Amino acid sequence: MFHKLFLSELVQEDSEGLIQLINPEDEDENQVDDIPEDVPILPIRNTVLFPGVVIPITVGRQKSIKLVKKAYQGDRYVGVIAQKNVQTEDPGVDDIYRVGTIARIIKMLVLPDGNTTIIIQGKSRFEIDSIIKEEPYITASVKLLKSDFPKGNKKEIKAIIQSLKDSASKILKLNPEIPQEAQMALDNIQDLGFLTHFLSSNLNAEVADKQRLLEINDGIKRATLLLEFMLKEIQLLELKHDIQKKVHTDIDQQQRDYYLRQQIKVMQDELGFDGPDQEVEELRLKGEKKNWPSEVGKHFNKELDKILRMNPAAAEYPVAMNYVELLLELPWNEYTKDNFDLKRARKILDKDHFGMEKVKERIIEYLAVLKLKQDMKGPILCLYGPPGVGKTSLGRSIAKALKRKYVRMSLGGVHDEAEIRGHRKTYVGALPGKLIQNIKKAKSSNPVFILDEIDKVSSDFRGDPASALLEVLDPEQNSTFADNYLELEYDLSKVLFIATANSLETIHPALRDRMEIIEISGYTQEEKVEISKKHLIPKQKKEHGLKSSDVTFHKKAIEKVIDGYTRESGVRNLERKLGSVIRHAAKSIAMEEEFNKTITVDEVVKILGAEIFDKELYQGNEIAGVVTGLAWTQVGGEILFIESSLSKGKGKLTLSGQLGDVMKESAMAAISYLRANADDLNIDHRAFDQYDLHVHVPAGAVPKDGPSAGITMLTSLASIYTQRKVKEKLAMTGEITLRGKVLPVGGIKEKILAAKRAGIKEIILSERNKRDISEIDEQYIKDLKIHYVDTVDEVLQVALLKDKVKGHMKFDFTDTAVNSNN
Ligand SMILES: Nc1ncnc2c1ncn2[C@@H]1O[C@H](COP(=O)(O)OP(=O)(O)OP(=O)(O)O)[C@@H](O)[C@H]1O
Repeated sequence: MFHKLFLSELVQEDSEGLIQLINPEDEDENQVDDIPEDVPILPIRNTVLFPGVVIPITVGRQKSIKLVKKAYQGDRYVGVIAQKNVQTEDPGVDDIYRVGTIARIIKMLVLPDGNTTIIIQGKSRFEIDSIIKEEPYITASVKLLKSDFPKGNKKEIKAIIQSLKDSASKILKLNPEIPQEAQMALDNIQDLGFLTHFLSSNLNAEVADKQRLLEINDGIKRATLLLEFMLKEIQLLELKHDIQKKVHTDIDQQQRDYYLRQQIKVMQDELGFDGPDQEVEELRLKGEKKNWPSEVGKHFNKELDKILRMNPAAAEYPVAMNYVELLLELPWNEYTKDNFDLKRARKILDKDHFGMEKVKERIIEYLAVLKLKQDMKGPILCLYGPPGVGKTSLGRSIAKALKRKYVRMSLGGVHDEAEIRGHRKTYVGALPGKLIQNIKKAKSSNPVFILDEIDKVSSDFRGDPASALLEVLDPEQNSTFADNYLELEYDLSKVLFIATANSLETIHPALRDRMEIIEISGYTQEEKVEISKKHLIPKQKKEHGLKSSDVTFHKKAIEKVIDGYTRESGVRNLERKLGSVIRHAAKSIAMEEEFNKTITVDEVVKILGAEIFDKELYQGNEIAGVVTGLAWTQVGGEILFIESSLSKGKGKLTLSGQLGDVMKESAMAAISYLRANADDLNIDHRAFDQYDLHVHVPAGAVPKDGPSAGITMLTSLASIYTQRKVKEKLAMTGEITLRGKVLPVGGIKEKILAAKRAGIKEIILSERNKRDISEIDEQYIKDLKIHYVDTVDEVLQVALLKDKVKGHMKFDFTDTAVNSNN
């Protein structure tokens, strides 16, 4: 609003002094008497002329030039009407509105370039009555229109005037480019009619809207509509203003950031720091030296470009920096050269680990295949066995043998896929997955990578880490491993993965399929002594800064540590306990105390305190129904006792000691077998119905399950129903079928070792477990007598003695029989 007109007015005023605000009192639009009835009609394009208002118009159309020239020479009156469409070049009668304003040409200027400008002043609104002629220009007979503006000092009028002026002032303020004179002109206007026309003329509105204003006869209505238009304009201007302000403040912020960056730079220069630009360029140079795939290089440089555009104080800056640094630190196609000298490899394995001949052999075989095939697309090795038997350290030896880098990632308790695959960078504090982190640590693209405790991976709502691992271990897929953080594919196909596990059951079946399982079983006491002498004690001495001659162990002392202070298949606790003893010696040496250089049994007891474990000892065969079984647990073998007892009743069976379902089924199978063969065993049938049977397996707090207690259970029941003694120092393990067959069971080596520890002399095993025994070093089983059996009959023949136990129970069927028959 305003500015177009005012600007042109000012220009005119400055150069020509032509324009002045007409005193509206003199220009009452209703007081025009000398206006002729027939007037030439001058169509105008962009605006609407209102009575009282003075505007300059440039006349370009030949028709119009002719018209104004003629009029200027005559009474100077023209009927000015807006054309409906700005585009129309030669508007006819239908192209113009019907209502316009009679104007007087105040001045006509013909410029040197031929353009004609007229200054006109609106006089009175009119309506075309009829067209007299259309050529050479439209001439019409017109009817003047009266505006109904109430005169005087009425409150209502005052209020409207004030509202119009306030709104106009607001518009002026929001339009700082409008000259201040406009406000002054506004202040001078007192007449509502003129004010309405003046503001309508200057209103920043469509021609059609202005025309609407012009056509309203009722002055108050006209003013009200004008006010409405003005308020709309105010809203629009305020909105525009806000947006501009925001843009301005953003620019301010940018300037502040720039300033801040400059400050940081100056400070860094003073302190001798490199600015971010320089830092980025250095990273770029480092990047050029990387042997990475070209798309990684491109991605890297793009990220650096992004960083250059960032404000170092912004939160995303360190995130972006960390990311490019990861890209740089990751080894891309950086391989160590393999050493496939298998003899040397064997030597290293032998040097680091005592025993485990079979395992070492299989590892060497595995390496031999790798050597011949020259690629890693073989099955993944999985070392499986109880804790502390050297699975992890064997992995390390393999790396050493191959001259590869070694990294280890523990999967115990991993249940979030993101731990393996990483988080997307957009997360706050996102990191790459453990796999990529470890590769970074390895600094080579082909390390030996230990996946420790692969059996402890679980899955929950946060995704399935096992499936991510599947991808890692699949030679077909792992050349394009996708980490969420890295956003780039990484080639894991040259990595030698070795998994370790304590139990096979809990490994995801699909994962298990991909792996070649190598079992590492526990160690015998003799092996543990050797491992202690050759590895654990020298290692501990070294760690405590002792020379090998500073302290020596008596063999019996080592055995004492093994039997009295550890109960395990592996040697982890043993190593710890030996460490304690050696630490004690180290302390004495350091404090120059007297001490015994040879560690004896007494010394061990003195240093380690009272024995923690009693040997699980064989408990004799004086009670009917007590039989020694052999069990396998995750920490190795154990002996267990099955106890049965009978009491008068109705043939009820109770099982206690936290037995699993499979063990319960073994008990049922044993009873069924005994019932079927009662005659052969001289058992009175009534005993099954008139006595309640209770089977208990101590230690009650430890859950027990598995079918391997079958023959033990059966022997216990046979003993209680016959009251016969069980052979002394005998233990057994084997599954039974209802038809009396004995099936082989697992964990034989661990069980044999446990039996030996407990002082057992004879063992009953299924015939088909013979091959497991053949894998055990003969010297460890030479003093054990092993009975291999096929059927339950054979078990009982070996296990049950002819004699009854001392003070054996006498069955009494009379009362109960009578009772039960009632
Ligand atoms: N046969 C062995 N000869 C020499 N040292 C051994 C032998 N077995 C185990 N060790 C030593 O015992 C310690 C424990 O072994 P390690 O940590 O490898 O056990 P692990 O089987 O991986 O156990 P976990 O299943 O708990 O991870 C190591 O210091 C290792 O060197």
